[in-house]
Amino acid sequence: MTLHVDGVSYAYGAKPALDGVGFRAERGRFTALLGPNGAGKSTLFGLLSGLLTTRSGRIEVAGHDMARAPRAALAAMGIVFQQTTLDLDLTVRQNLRYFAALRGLSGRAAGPRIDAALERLNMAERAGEKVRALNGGHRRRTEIARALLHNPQVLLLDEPTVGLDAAARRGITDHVHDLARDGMAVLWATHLTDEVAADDHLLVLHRGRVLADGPATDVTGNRPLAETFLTMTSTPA
Ligand SMILES: Nc1ncnc2c1ncn2[C@@H]1O[C@H](COP(=O)(O)OP(=O)(O)OP(=O)(O)O)[C@@H](O)[C@H]1O
Repeated sequence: MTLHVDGVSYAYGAKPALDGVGFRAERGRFTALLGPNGAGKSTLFGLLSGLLTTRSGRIEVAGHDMARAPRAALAAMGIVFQQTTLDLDLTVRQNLRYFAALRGLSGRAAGPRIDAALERLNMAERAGEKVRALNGGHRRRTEIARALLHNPQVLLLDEPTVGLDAAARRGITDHVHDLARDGMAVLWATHLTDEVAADDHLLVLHRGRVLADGPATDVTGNRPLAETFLTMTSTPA
């Protein structure tokens, strides 16, 4: 079960933001979508999450066409946006409970799912704490746990480590790699080359186009990724 994107284009008025973007994010794989500022990552996430729509191209999630069956497509996805959307005055558990209700999960069904999701992100001990009292890394973990509640097959994360220190960044990156190892299709947008592991699948997006698509080691050859990325994105697309 995967995310398929084919020939997707999008423009803000006359200004193109995505130009014929196509790729696959497969089950059990961590797919890193690496692009500098303005590459089109947020626009792509807007289309994948149904906030934006386009007539050019096709997005399919776990076999459901985003244009024809958006509810089924969205139900198969967990999404972590760049900006946090937690209620700071609720506890971790209350935030998850609220979201579970929005997703149509009854209290009885939600409880075990919440416990499992918090456990998975090493957040079980903090379930009763107010989000306001958590550091940035733990807030992010809470958001990722929340995105897993409805057992999605595809997990999308838009620059989820923005504003975190190095240790928290590493923790979150490692946790999400584990989720991919456990069988999820993960699409992780970033502009930071050190978040990409050698065995990740790598997409390089620049000026709305996919410039590279393959195992990270194939894309970089023997060179450091940071160097490859700078070379690719410093020349006009
Ligand atoms: N609402 C908008 N109206 C007009 N142009 C926009 C709008 N949102 C984004 N753009 C433009 O579309 C292009 C892609 O932007 P997008 O935000 O998708 O890139 P990004 O890779 O997410 O960048 P960042 O890392 O800075 O968020 C950029 O040239 C940007 O200026």
